[in-house]
Amino acid sequence: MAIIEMKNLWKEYGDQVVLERLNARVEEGEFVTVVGASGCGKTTFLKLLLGTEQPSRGEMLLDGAPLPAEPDESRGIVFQRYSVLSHLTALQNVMLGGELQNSRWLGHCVGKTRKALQKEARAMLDSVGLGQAMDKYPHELSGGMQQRLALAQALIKKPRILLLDEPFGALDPGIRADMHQLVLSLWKSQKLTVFMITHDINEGFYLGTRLWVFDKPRLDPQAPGAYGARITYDLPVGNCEKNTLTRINRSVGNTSRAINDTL
Ligand SMILES: Nc1ncnc2c1ncn2[C@@H]1O[C@H](COP(=O)(O)OP(=O)(O)OP(=O)(O)O)[C@@H](O)[C@H]1O
Repeated sequence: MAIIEMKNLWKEYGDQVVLERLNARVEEGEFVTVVGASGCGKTTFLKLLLGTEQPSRGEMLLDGAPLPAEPDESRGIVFQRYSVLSHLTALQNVMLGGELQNSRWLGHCVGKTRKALQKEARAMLDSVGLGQAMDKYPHELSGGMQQRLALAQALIKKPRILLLDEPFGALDPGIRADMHQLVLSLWKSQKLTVFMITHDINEGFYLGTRLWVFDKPRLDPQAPGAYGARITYDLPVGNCEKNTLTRINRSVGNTSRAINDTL
């Protein structure tokens, strides 16, 4: 059974259709990278997967049942920035999810529960390469280290699905390459199913096992919100013809320009 399945999924905000007629099945363990014109609904799609937004029509299924209407520990998310809390140390940031889960009213744990949580958080920080920076605050960490911390925070609750919204967009190329290796190794070791948005189609091809292009096949300049984006390409990576990349770049570029012209 597919871990995620979309059946005729639509998302509208008032008169604006953002996503329309999405149909796809994703098996456990796939790494889906998502590219598309700016503003065409990629983050909205991740929010539907996370459960902070609900479909306007159609279904989003998790293990064949409607996806829970609120975020839970089955899905973890990392944004491009601001995923971590500035007033907590790296260790406290990673422990936070567990503390809130175990002690909803107090907001922090004590005794054995706290010790166990601390041990788990330390191991998670070690696994993302932050073993030496546990007591530092986010502003004392580099951009790459902050994203490592955000990954540790997202993974501490052992999600089956990891959602990444341009997590490396703000990083320098060298640091990005390190982060690619980290994400690939976490994906394999933790047997994750990953959905990752990127603006960089080469990154999408390099990291993913499957690449989705979100694009608007129909665009009315007089009514920019009339039509939504669809999955216009669904490519098993490593198995597509030579000119596909050029074609995707061209069509996404055209949509970007058209969306910007209508703003
Ligand atoms: N809560 C909301 N209420 C109303 N409109 C929204 C809301 N969230 C997103 N939108 C609109 O939905 C459209 C898609 O936004 P979204 O952030 O999903 O695009 P995106 O593809 O992720 O863009 P980018 O690549 O620039 O991050 C935009 O026109 C945006 O203004």
